[in-house]
Amino acid sequence: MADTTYATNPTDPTSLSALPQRSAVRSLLRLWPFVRPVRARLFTAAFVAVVASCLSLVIPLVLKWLVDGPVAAGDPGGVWLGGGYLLLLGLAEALLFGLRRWLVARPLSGVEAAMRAALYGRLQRLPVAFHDRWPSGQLLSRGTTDLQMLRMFLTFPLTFLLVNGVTILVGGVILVAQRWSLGLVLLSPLLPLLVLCSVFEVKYGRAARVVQDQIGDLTTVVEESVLGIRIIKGFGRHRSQARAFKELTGRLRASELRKARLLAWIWGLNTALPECALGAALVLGAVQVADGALSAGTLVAFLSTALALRWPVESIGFLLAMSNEAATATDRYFEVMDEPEVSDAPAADGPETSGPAVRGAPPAGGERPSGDRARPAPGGLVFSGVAFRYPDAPPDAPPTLEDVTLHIRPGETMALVGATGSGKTTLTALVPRLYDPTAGRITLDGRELATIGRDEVRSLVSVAFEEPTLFSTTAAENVLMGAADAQEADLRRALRVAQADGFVDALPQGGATPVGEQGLSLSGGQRQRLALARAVVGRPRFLILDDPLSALDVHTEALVEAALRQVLATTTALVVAHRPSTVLLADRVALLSGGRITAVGTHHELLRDNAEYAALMSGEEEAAR
Ligand SMILES: Nc1ncnc2c1ncn2[C@@H]1O[C@H](COP(=O)(O)OP(=O)(O)OP(=O)(O)O)[C@@H](O)[C@H]1O
Repeated sequence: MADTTYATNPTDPTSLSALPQRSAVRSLLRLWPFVRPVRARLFTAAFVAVVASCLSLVIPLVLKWLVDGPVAAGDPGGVWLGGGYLLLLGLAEALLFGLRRWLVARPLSGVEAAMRAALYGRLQRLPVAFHDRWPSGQLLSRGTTDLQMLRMFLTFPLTFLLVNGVTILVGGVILVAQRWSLGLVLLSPLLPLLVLCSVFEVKYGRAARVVQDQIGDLTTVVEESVLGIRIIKGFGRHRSQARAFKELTGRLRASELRKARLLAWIWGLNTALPECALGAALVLGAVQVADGALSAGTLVAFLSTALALRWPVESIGFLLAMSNEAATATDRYFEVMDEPEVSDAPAADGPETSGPAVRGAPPAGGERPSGDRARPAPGGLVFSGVAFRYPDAPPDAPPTLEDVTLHIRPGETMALVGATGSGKTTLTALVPRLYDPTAGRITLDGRELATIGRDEVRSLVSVAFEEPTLFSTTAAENVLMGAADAQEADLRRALRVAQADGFVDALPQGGATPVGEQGLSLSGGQRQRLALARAVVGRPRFLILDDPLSALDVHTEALVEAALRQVLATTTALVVAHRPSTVLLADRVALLSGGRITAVGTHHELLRDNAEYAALMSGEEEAAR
């Protein structure tokens, strides 16, 4: 096995080159709908912070009064009074900054929670095709680190860019008013700094995007490694896996260092240039005091004001950096939020629908077999001229399904047989509308599938996939997920049908036993039986089973089959089957070959008349004999 290497997929929807570059301000303005409900608090907090910061500029004026007045006159009472004023000003500043924190802390964590809930809701509604395309780590990092960055931005940089701006402006006016020549010397670095900051913003924005995408890739790798730990250990791949992981973290580190270098560069300039100007003003001021052209108090006040402006100027670099990271996080968040979601409502005018049925997307076309609309569709499950192509399939690849026409009569069980990769799972995924056909139509008891809302479709159709996915909750809750209103009696019946009652009752807390992440504390066969129970718990009108017995031992398979026969007798079912024992559950068999249904008949008819079918079944047949 070759060493695993991780690289950002060039067709990855999140890759940087595929994305339009927006200005940071335009990106951040998109947060307004989430911030709007807390705007009053946010504006009040910003106002309080501006007042607090401006208070700090009053301190040098008190100092000037103190030096030129009581200190010069040798008045101890005046000095104590001045000290008292300074103390009060300092206290007021601290209290106001504290009040600001208190005002924003709760509402902003609410904004973060609302954005997270909106993202989660959107992820639930987005079509399966979206999840096929997007790596899970990229979604996870958007819901965690990106949202944390946004909360940080709303808490600090958003307010302090304003506060610092106002403070620099007011401080600048005070400086110029005190001594315009010294003021101009001190403010001279402002213009070059503004230019440097705008260059920095562009460069840092790009670097931040790379880092945040790499964090997404890293999250994907960590998630895969944790979920696939058995394979990694089983194949002794932990060393090569660790090497590949190290390579990825190395790349992330290099990108982080680039960010740090940019930050150091702007921080250095933001500190050095004002310090040089301050030094020049100090020398100039001292000369003027020596010449008697300037009072010592004015120079002290001037220098204290300049020192009070030091932090607002120095911090602009990292506030801009945080704002850029927040703008990137906003872009990444809205890349998901802007994806067209699946409409749960029935289509107004029937299908001819596109790949994943998406709100606002035009139909991708596809011919409906002529005359279909005029003729009332028969009962059961009917595929008429159905074609399907995965949205991310290469344009020159043939469609996965082409002109599939098949009628499963009401109450009938149809087995679907075909070589691996022939499109069986794809065909079954069309019935619960995980994807919509690119052409043709599907009807359920005469009703066109695309005209039935997704919620209703999912109450009519139940599915058990080949890969039995369970959730980290109890065994019973995993089964009850199959029907909204199922009772204890339904649960018992479903467990019995799936031959799962025995092992579930034997669990330490019976059905109330947690099954672990993805149900991994259970065996493959146990998971499959719970998934089967979940499919049948709601007594669905239509049942879709994708090779539901593949992980069972021969004895359990026979028991599950016997119970399934009873369920299948009351539903219309499509069962993907790889072996004769499963095929024999069905009334008839359809053979899927090259994306088309090439033969339909009973198992024995097809065995006799169809060489491909006979070949597919032969290995198992011999084993069974
Ligand atoms: N999400 C997807 N995006 C693009 N192509 C896909 C996707 N899922 C499946 N395919 C392709 O569609 C084809 C049919 O796959 P499908 O899973 O339906 O086959 P199958 O008959 O169920 O196979 P098996 O018997 O091995 O389970 C395969 O060529 C597969 O590579």
